[in-house]
Formats: sequence, structure tokens, C-alpha cells
Amino acid sequence: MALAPAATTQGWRTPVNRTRQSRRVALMLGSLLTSLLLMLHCLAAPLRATSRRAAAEEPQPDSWRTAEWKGAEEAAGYVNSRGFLRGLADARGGLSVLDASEKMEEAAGILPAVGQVVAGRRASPRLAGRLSPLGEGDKKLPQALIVGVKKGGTRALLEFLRVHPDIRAVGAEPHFFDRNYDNGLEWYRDLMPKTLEGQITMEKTPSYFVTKEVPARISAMSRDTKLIVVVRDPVTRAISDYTQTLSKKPDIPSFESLTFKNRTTGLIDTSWSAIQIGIYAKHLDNWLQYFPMEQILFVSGERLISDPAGELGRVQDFLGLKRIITDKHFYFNQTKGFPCLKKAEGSSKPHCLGKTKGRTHPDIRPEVVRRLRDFYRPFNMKFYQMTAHNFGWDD
Ligand SMILES: Nc1ncnc2c1ncn2[C@@H]1O[C@H](COP(=O)(O)OS(=O)(=O)O)[C@@H](OP(=O)(O)O)[C@H]1O
Repeated sequence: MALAPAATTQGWRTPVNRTRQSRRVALMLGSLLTSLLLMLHCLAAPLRATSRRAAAEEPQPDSWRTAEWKGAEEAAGYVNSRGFLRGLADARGGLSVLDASEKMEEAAGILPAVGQVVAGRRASPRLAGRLSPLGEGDKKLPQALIVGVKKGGTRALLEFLRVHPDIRAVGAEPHFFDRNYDNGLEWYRDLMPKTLEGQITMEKTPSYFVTKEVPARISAMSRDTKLIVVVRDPVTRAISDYTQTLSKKPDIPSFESLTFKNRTTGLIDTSWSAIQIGIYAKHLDNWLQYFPMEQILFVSGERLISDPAGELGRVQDFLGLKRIITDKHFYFNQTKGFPCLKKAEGSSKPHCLGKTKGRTHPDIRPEVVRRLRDFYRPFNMKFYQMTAHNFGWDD
């Protein structure tokens, strides 16, 4: 009690008042700081939105792989323990590393050497997709995957999807479920770009579709994973596959001699991966052991070229996203002969895929093509039946 008047008269000199005073000052400073931060946050909001959109629209270079990555990838081929697919490695053609340099083109500037990624068991930040604006968000395991098929148009689909602000994707093919599975889910997650609430994380690795072990592994990650398969006429796909190989190794045997086991009897060599990948019904059967059909979307590789907005509409619906990617995002580039994006990432320039996409195929004798069509027909029919969709390859 005695101290009270003294405290009043002596003001700040008393310990009690000094504490009150400093609390008041601290409170004032605190609220000032909060207001300042709030103001800054509000002022930066449009900037964040713009940068988020810019990041979403930013196209990945079609070229992203290093020679090392590519070599490893090709060497790994499509072989798996049960010999489900033998891969491009082929005693006759020696085709195992054929696509290696091609992927270099896709690699520019994004990926470290595969050795660094795998040996270090830590992904370089460069492997992940575009950076989240202001480093926001968390890395999440993908909720949707483009699992195939090789040469189906998977790169085009992924690049087009990246335009959507609610999709964040890894530019590179992580090959987690087929080649890097031993690295573990945390390794995989670390490859992913940061996502904000409501954004979908994606990646594409076309070899997943034909690798026996992959469906079980994806299901073990999450049974809810949405799966997208871009399918293309298996005959054209095989020729496209061969064309890619030929571009790297011009001295490989002819398409025709690789196609037939016995030229006289016309027996098709189904052990050649270029042929085997196109037996879609067989591969799908394996997926259906782990995923219901409703969880798999089949995109027509042909329609992705003739009507990209239409196919993208279906994909956005499937992913539960607003249809943001529409006709207005595409134009047909006469020189390229393919649809391209009107705006490249982060700029107003148009963007077409690189020169390894949309190559001129070698002429294949009509008789060989006819034989192949006959070979695939029953498998195609089965596939149409399974998917309840006629892709029109046999019309
Ligand atoms: N918009 C656009 N631009 C260029 N190319 C396009 C496009 N849409 C689909 N395609 C077709 O994509 C084929 C390559 O398929 P992928 O990207 O799945 O190939 S890969 O498996 O990743 O190597 C590629 O095959 P080829 O024509 O044989 O080169 C193209 O036909």
C-alpha cells in the first residue's frame, strides 16, 4: 500500500510502472508490426497470384535429361523380374540405349545426372517442377499419374496440363515405380514441386503402363491415385518407337526385320518391346487387378492432336478440376504440324514441343502395316471392350 502513491508520483521509476510501461510499449510495437505485416501481405496478394499463375503457365523445356540419366534409363529398358517386357534391349538390334541422347534434348537444365540423384538418394531441387511461388506449400506425393504409353503423346498431355493453375508437375520422368522404387517414398516426394492447398501433384513416366510391378506399388502408395493413359494406334506407336530408336542408331535393322520372327510365315515377334507395348488389353488386365476402371482415364493420342482442348476437357473433369484449359490455349502450328500452346511459360510467346516430338516416320511397306494391323486387331477389340470406348484404330 505504501508504495502505491510513490508509484503514482514517481511514475516510471517504480518497478511496477516500469513493467507496465514496457508491456504497453511492447504491445504497441507488436500491434504495429502485425498491421505492417498484414498490409504487406495484402499488398503482395496480387503479386503472389500473378507469380503462381506465371509458374503454372511456365512451360517446361521439352528437353530435360542429361546423357547419364538417359543412358541409365535406356539401359534399364522395360525389363522386369518376371520378364513382362523385355525392353528395347534386343539381341538382334542391340537397341538398349537407343533413346539415350534423345532424352538429353528434353533434359536441358532441369535434371542432374541420374547418378547424383540415385547415389545421393536426394533429388536436386532442379529435378522438381517449377518452384512454388515464394517457396510456399508442401511437397506431396502425386495424386495423379500419367502412366503411359510410350510415344502415345504423354509429353504433350503433361505440358498442356501444366497450364492449369491447380496442377503442379515434375518435368522429368522420375521412373520411381519401375526403376527407383528402392529409393523409397520420401525420395520420390522430394522430387515433387511444392503445392498449395487444392493443387494436384503429377508426374509422367510412360514405362509404368507396361511394367508388371507398377500397379501394386502405386496402389501401395495410395489406392486413390488417379491414373491417365494416353493410347495411340499400336501400329503407329510401334513405328514411332522405332523411329526414335533409328534416330539414335541409324544402323539398326529395318522395322520389317525386327517386326517378324519369321518373315516367310509372317509370325510377329512379340518379344520386341515396340510390338509388345501396343498390346494394351494385356497390360490393362494387370492394372485392373489393383485399380477399378473408374480410376483410369484413357486419352486418345490421336484426338490429343486433332482436338487437344476436347481431350484436355475430359482430363480436367476426371481430375475434378475446373475446365480452365480450353480452345483458346491452343493454335495449330503449320510448320510443326501439331497443336502448340499459344503462350509459353512465363512469357507471351507460343510454345511447341521439341523436335523429338512429331518426327517424320520412315515409310513402312503397306504389307507390313497390314500384317501388324491384323495382329493387333483382336487385342484392340478386347481393349475397346474393356474400356467401353472404340478408339477407331481398326475402322
Ligand atoms: N502437340 C504435339 N506436339 C508434338 N507431338 C505431339 C503432340 N501431341 C501429340 N504428339 C505426339 O507425341 C508423340 C510422342 O509421345 P510421348 O511424348 O509420349 O513420347 S515419349 O514416350 O515420352 O518418348 C509424338 O510421336 P511422333 O510423331 O512419332 O514423334 C507425337 O506424335
